[in-house]
Amino acid sequence: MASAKDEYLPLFETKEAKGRVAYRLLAASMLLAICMVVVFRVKHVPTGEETQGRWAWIGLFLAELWFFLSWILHQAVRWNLVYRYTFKDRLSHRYEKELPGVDIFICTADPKVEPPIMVINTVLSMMAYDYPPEKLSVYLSDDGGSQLTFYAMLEASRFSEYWLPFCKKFKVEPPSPAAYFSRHDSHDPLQPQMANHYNSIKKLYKEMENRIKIVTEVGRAPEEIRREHKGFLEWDTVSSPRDHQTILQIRVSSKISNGPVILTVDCDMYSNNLDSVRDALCFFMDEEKGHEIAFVQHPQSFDNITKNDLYGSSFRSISEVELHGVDGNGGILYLGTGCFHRRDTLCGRKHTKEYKRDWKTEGHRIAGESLNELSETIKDFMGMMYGCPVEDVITGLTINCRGWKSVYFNPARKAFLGVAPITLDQVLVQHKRWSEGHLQLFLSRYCAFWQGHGRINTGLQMAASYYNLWATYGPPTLYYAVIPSVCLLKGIPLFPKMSSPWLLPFAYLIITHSSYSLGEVLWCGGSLQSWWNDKRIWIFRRTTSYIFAIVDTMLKVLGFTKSAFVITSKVADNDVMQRYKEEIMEFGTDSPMFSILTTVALLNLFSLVGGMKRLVFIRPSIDEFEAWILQILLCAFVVAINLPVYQGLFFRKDSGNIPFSLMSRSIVLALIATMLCMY
Ligand SMILES: O=c1ccn([C@@H]2O[C@H](COP(=O)(O)OP(=O)(O)O[C@H]3O[C@H](CO)[C@@H](O)[C@H](O)[C@H]3O)[C@@H](O)[C@H]2O)c(=O)[nH]1
Repeated sequence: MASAKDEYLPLFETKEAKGRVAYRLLAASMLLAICMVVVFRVKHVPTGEETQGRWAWIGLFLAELWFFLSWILHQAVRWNLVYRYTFKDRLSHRYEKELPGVDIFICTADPKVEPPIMVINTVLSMMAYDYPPEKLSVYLSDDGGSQLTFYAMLEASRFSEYWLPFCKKFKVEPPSPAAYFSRHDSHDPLQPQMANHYNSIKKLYKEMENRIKIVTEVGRAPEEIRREHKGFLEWDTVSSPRDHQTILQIRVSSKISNGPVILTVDCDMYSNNLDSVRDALCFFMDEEKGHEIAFVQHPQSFDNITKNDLYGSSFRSISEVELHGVDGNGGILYLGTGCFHRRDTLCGRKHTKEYKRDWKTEGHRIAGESLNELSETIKDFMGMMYGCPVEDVITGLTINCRGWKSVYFNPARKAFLGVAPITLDQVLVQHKRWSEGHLQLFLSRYCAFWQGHGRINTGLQMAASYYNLWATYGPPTLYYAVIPSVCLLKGIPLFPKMSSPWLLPFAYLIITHSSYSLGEVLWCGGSLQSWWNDKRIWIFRRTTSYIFAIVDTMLKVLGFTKSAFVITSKVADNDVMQRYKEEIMEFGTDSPMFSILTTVALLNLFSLVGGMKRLVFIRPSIDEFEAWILQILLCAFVVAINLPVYQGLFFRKDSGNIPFSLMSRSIVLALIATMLCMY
């Protein structure tokens, strides 16, 4: 029985980050510098004959205005960082006997890019949570309706009889067999009584892995297994993976649960922390604040990030800083995976002051709620809001707008680890999908400013919109990467002279922004190189993914296309994987996105050469020299960022280089642009 004192101890606590005053002072000083840049642009618009220069100037000013607007929205994700801590011992002490049922939904869609062996590792890891097994149900939703995945699940259910007791007995972490065996081999200091079990379980796992790989290669389960399990008969009537009846197969538990808590995870995100379910319950079951919390979102973390995070896939600043700032506004974005939900909220329930769940007595029912009320709620079923590439974000925002709070929980030991994209093309396509989905959300009635008006606080509206508008930062970035360089060739200066006091706000913004972001990356455990890689990939995403996201959104609005979900591949061939490990950028295909990258890179290279020629051969006056220096530095920065592109174009012989067709096309395009500027 809980003591009276216990009742008053919270199950979680929230702490505000230190250094907020320092950050706010820095932000205020940057705002001042931004205002000075705006004044400079307005006061110095080129007048007279030079109309080309005037338009370039105005364009640059508009681009800067858009950056400043995004900077203002951005403050909502850094202004008030909060960190969450749970007290699982208090939870066990008070609720061990009344812990609620938890349903875990894992989704998969295509066994070619999401191998069944990976999927079942995720399933097995989820089954191993430190939680009463009769209260934990794991469901796999396979949109691809693959019998190969079904076969792998049968294998997994057999293997689980050995794996789960092993995990429970030795508190195995991570509880994904593949991840566990790849991190520990028999040379590791294992607990003495574990050594025997370890070897036999590993052998069983390897045998199962082998069988699944063979079946995946052959494309069909062995006949004796098909005869043994009537479930396979379902596939006899399937016409295609995209068009099939619902196939429902119950496995270990033999009944369908209806747990009040739901965890949604992607099929590549294995559980890395045995305590995550209990952590989440500390939020939902806290007597004081729990009844207003709808979902608990974990960061998306990955176990295949390279040493210097070649493609910036760890989203270090977003996970370790920004999302804590979003949480400081009373809500968090639902990211689709690694998120625990209160089932009611996914079913469309609005939050009311009276809502209180009595976890101790009512199991799946709400205190004071009649059966009729319950069925009304169910009629209003909302579930996931499909039809947009970021259905998860829309769903989360809508839940927040129904009066619920949501929290971001980022424990030191990450709760889930997934597979980050392995090639540049995948990175850009994934980001296009996200930014396109966010833009569609912003343009729809679910927009945070529209839907959230009077329902969520302004900070949360700004934070959500900051991400929703990602795609719109593309055109100004492309403009900044191209026009100043082109103007360098044409002899049109666009920045203040070195000796002008107007240079100060520009220099201040560049220096503070860069040092702050570098400091943050280092503080979050990154390296100088990973900071540079991160800068590069953001520029690549902005100049390609975002531009395509805008174009596709426009085509969709005009009714020419429909959104398609391109699944991120979780596999790659050996060469590609080896290059990824060595942090060599992977091009390899002739994609339209790469056309933009290579043309911009070459144009800047030509402009830098042209600009240097101007300084060295034409011997300008000191006045002219001063006028060019910032523009040349900008051009040099773009060239430095693009070094892997030049390597891919001219110096690499491997199959991950830039294909000849793409190289020739971009050289021709960049040369034409250069000629047009010079003559
Ligand atoms: O028609 C589909 C397409 C995808 N998926 C699954 O959705 C998950 C995410 O797909 P993935 O290609 O891995 O996309 P990511 O970009 O890695 O996913 C992130 O972004 C998505 C929104 O764009 C969210 O839904 C995901 O939860 C989030 O992890 C995977 O488990 C897929 O199997 C389906 O179940 N059905």
